Amino acid sequence: MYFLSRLTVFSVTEKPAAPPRTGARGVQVVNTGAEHTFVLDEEALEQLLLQDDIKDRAAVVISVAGAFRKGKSFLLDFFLRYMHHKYGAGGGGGEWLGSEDEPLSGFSWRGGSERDTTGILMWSEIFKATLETGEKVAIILLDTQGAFDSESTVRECATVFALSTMLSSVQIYNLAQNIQEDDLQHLQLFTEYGRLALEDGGRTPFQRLQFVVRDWSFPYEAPYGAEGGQKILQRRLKVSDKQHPELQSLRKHITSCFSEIACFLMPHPGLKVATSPDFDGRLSDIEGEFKRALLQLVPMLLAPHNLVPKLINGQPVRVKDLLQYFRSYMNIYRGNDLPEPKSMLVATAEANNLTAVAEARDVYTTLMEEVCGGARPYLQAQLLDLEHVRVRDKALHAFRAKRKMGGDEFSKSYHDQLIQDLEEQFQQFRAHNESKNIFKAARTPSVLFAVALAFYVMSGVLGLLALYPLANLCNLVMGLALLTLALWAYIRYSGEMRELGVTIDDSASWLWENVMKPVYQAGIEKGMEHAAAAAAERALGPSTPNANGKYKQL
Ligand SMILES: Nc1nc2c(ncn2[C@@H]2O[C@H](COP(=O)(O)OP(=O)(O)OP(=O)(O)O)[C@@H](O)[C@H]2O)c(=O)[nH]1
Ligand SMILES: [Mg+2]
Repeated sequence: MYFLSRLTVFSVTEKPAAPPRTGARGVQVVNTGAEHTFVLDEEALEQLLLQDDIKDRAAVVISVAGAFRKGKSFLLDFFLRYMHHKYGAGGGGGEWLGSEDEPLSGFSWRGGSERDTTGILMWSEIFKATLETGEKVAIILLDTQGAFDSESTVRECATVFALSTMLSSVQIYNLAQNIQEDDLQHLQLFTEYGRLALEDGGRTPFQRLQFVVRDWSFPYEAPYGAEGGQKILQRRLKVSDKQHPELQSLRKHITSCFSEIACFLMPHPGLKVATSPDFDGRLSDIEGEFKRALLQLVPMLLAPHNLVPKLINGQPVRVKDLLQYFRSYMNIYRGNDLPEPKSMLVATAEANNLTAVAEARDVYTTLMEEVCGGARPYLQAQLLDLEHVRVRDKALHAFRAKRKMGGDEFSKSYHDQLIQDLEEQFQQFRAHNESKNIFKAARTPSVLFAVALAFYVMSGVLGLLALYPLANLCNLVMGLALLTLALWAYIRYSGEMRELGVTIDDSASWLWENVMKPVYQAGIEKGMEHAAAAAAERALGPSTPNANGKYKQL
């Protein structure tokens, strides 16, 4: 598909800048790429937008978007008929809808249940028009890939819809039969995806939104056309205090995104259009009611006094500027900055799992606070480890017990993440617990004091032996140790020079671990040996000398 569209584009770039009407076609400007991505065909776009006669005109961009297989391309081809008639060589007199037996051509459309249009297509003829104000504009038509076909991800559907909404001045939201709540929900999701990319500029981000409801079957409730459409739209977008806040916020969101919203109710075009495999679009096969509706709808959007020039940040956009906007917007959607739009189930399952993770984390924190929180005294390290395992199991049980959408497989990654989080939290509890061990806290001053004391004694002994240089050296070390002790106390008290404090602590720990502890342990072992020997002696009853110097049995 991608290669095919590349070929199409190649043949277009071969053509002269202003293609004659006969060779006009829908040019694939956004292609579907590998792994559900979209690729901009800049070369094709340049060929279309940089034509000398239109590049400096203000752009009017009309796009049709909505679910797949709902007659979007078909409708656009009637737009083309109008455009050729009104803005083409003919000059606009007489009947624009065409003759009864002329097959409908233009953007590719067809019957059947499988999707047809992919990516975004731009009509190769860009029509010139003059507004009532005298401003000269160029009209660009965009056809878009239908949403919700079985090959596209939610992200793809959202991207196409958002891109076409961002780039158009009139976005036509093509719906079948009615405006349903899920249609509004999708509109909200897709426009939010667009608004996110635009980085809120404080203005209404998009211009005109035109709902077109196809196959409207209740003309007795609301008549076909714009008036009936307005009636239905008002009902659907009405915000009232009685509504659930969720429904209210959806409606507020949609109305805040567009500067103008309208709706048009189209009648059913007849069974031939909907079901005949041989239908080629000729008017004779289409119901009169549908044709009458077209005669109202199309000029309502495309007549010179109804054209809406494209504005971005309140500024008119020239045709050549659109090229840069296409590039920038495509880049935003290609990057990883935007969150991934999800299907409703995935988003809900994610929210469920995240809530369960948060609750489990709370269980862990609360129980561990009881064991070794701020006000609790120091707990022996091994006991703390055991408590951690017990509390962690409780927290994991709380996570598993919570009902979540998405199933076990979905929640596995959250489960794993939770275990990792709890381990990290445990490290913090452990460090906090260690800091409560006053013996560890007193290690540095004890070591420094012991060093000072040892060197004081040594200097005394060396002085007795008249080894004065060595004695002086010992005095010096003692002085240094005392100075360091004073410095350490100052650092602890004032909180200044903390790096130096850490170095002193580390050095004291090193001295303790490598010098003092081995000596101390050796001493303890000696003492233990001695005590054990004495105890053994007492147990086995060795004799102790009596007053006569003789040993007496105890
Ligand atoms: N019921 C009904 N069918 C229509 C209407 N308009 C067009 N069709 C038929 O719908 C079929 C699909 O038309 P397309 O224009 O290709 O539809 P599309 O929305 O562009 O489809 P994708 O490109 O696949 O997204 C054709 O067989 C048309 O004859 C309409 O208003 N009502
Ligand atoms: Mg189509």
